[in-house]
Amino acid sequence: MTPASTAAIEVTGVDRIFRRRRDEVVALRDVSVSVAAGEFVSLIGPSGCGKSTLLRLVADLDTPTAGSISVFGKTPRQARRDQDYGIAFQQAGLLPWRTVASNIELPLKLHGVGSAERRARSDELLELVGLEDFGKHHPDQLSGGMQQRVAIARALAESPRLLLMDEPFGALDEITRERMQNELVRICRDTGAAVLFVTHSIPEAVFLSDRVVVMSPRPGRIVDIVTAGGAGLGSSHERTDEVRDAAEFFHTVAAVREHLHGSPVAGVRGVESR
Ligand SMILES: Nc1ncnc2c1ncn2[C@@H]1O[C@H](COP(=O)(O)OP(=O)(O)OP(=O)(O)O)[C@@H](O)[C@H]1O
Repeated sequence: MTPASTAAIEVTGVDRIFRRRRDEVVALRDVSVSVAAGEFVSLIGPSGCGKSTLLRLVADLDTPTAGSISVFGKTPRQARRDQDYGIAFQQAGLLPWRTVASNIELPLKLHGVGSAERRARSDELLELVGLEDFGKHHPDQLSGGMQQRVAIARALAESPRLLLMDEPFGALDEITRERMQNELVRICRDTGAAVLFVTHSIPEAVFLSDRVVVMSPRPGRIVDIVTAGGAGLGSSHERTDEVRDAAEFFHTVAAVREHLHGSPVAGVRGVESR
C-alpha cells in the first residue's frame, strides 16, 4: 500500500534528447516537477517546448535520456502495469464500431473483468459524465464534447488515482470547452484523482489547476510555477463559473501570460520563480 503522502508524480532532473544521425533535439532539459496526490497541475508553454514529451515519459510511452520519474513511488512501467493512471488525449480516440458503453468498458475487458461488473461500471461512469442515455449510441452519433466525455469516462474506468490529459479539450468550441472544464472539476472532486494536464489555453490552465507549470522552448525547461490557490483562487476542487469573473482569476491569468512571455510580474502572489 502506498502511503497517502507519496507524490502522484515525481520528475527529477529529466532530460529527453532525440538524436537522429548528426541532428539532436533537446526536447527537455533538467526538468523537475512533482504532482501531489489529488493535485491538479497544468503544463503550459509554446508549441514544441516538450509538454507532450513530458506527459509521454510519465505515461511510459517513452524513456528519459537522463533523470528519473516515479509514479506513486513506482517506475512508470510498473504504474502502467498496475493501472495507476488513465490517459485522455486531444482526439477522443473512440472505436467507431463499438457503442459508447463498450468503448468505456474496453480497458476493463482487456484486463479480464467480467461482463456484469463491466456493465455496472460503465453505467456508473456514464452517469458521472452526464451521458446515461447514450450508452447504446455509437461515437459518430455524439457531438465532439460528448465524445470527449466518453473518452474521460474510459480513462476513469479503472478508477485511476491519476489522469494524464494532453489537450483533451483543444478541438472543442469555447462554450463546450468551459462546460467540460466544469465537468472535470466535479469529476476530480468526486474521485480525488490527481491530474497532469497539457493545454495551450492560459485561462483553462488557471481555472482548472492548483499549480500552473510554465515551460520555455528549446530546450524545454520549467521557467516558473504559478500557484493558483496561493493567488486566492482556493483549491482546484472548488472552482465554479463565478471564478471566471473574479479579479484573482484575471490577475493569475496575467501572471501566467507574463511568465510565458518571459517578463515576471513584480509582486504577484503565488508565483514561484525558478
Ligand atoms: N519522436 C521524436 N523524434 C524527434 N523529435 C521529437 C520527437 N518527439 C518530439 N520531438 C521534438 O521534441 C520537441 C518537443 O515536442 P513536444 O511534442 O513534446 O512539444 P509540445 O510542447 O507538446 O508541442 P505542441 O504544443 O505543439 O503540442 C519538438 O521540437 C519536437 O519536434
